Amino acid sequence: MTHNAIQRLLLKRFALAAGTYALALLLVWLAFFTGHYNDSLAGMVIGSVLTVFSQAVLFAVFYSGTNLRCSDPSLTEVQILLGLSWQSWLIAHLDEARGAFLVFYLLILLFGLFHLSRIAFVRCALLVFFSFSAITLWELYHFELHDPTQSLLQVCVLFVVLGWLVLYARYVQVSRQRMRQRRFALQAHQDTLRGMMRQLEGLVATDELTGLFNRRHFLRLASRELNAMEVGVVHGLALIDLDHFKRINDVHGHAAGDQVLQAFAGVATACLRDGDILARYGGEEFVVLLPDCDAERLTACCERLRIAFMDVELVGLEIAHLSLSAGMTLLELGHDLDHALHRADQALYRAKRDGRNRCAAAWENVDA
Ligand SMILES: Nc1nc2c(ncn2[C@@H]2O[C@H](COP(=O)(O)OP(=O)(O)OP(=O)(O)O)[C@@H](O)[C@H]2O)c(=O)[nH]1
Repeated sequence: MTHNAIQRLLLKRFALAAGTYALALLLVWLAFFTGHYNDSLAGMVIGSVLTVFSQAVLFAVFYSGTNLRCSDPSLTEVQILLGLSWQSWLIAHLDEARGAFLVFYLLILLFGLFHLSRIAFVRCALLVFFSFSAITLWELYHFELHDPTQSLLQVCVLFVVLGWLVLYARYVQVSRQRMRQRRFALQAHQDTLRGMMRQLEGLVATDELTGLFNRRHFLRLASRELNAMEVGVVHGLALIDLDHFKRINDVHGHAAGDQVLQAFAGVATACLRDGDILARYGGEEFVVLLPDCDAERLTACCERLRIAFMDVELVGLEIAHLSLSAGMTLLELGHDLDHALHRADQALYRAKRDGRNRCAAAWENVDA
């Protein structure tokens, strides 16, 4: 979750708590007008103003982001302790109607059920129990209790309900912990799967011997380039075939042939720019797509490659007269990839027919 999303969530939670305060204040005023709240009108007004003020301060803390500097940015314990203090203040001023208002203690504690640590929750529950018991004892001591047995019953009920809440909070915490662990495990599995998918995609797209893209992946990439082509942009396409490769295999062995293919891949990669697409088209044939290119640049690139391959150094191998032939063409917007490959193949055929070790072009149908 992003930083802003967390802050928005905390503000929403604060709004919920503030709404509960508003409702509670309404009920307190109702208790006051029905004669169950023992305080003067001035005391009521001051108490209400202070309650609203305490919420305004909390709002300012959340709104300014000051809460983010605290170890618990949700300020759950602070808010609960504040709520419990106001509630105890309210209880202390109520007559026998306080029994009905006891439920607010539980409402306040419910806010901490999911967010307070176990120790903090027990601390809050103890505060509730001791403050209510203290109020009851104080009134008992001053003979202000109208019905001491009813008050004793209230203390006992509160004790039992608080005990149950503490146990339930523990259960909730353990369940959340377990769910968090499961989520982490699931995330780890997803990461592993994503990594395996990436490896698999790499394997499916790569030629094992040379490490270049394979034909299928080249066709996919070239089609994508063609679809994304803009008006006036031209791409260069070349089919490259190593000359007399069968002879290399026959004379030096298949492993030597493999080494030559790998050497070509290395030389060609070094000759190309980032963004050029080189792939093994099959056997000893390679294909290269040069995006945003013209006839001159394509020819220069293929010639550079041809000359570099002639000088390639093979470790532990002495092969005389290494050479390649290339068939070149250009691709424009609206051109068909298959047709372009066919044109390049015809040009390659001409290069072979005319004596190999050369680059031939098929610019037909292209305005370049
Ligand atoms: N070592 C090795 N040889 C391969 C591989 N794939 C294809 N070949 C061989 O490449 C040779 C291609 O021979 P040809 O198609 O006759 O072509 P060439 O001998 O290069 O003759 P020209 O293309 O006309 O110059 C065949 O002998 C294939 O067995 C490979 O992965 N490794």
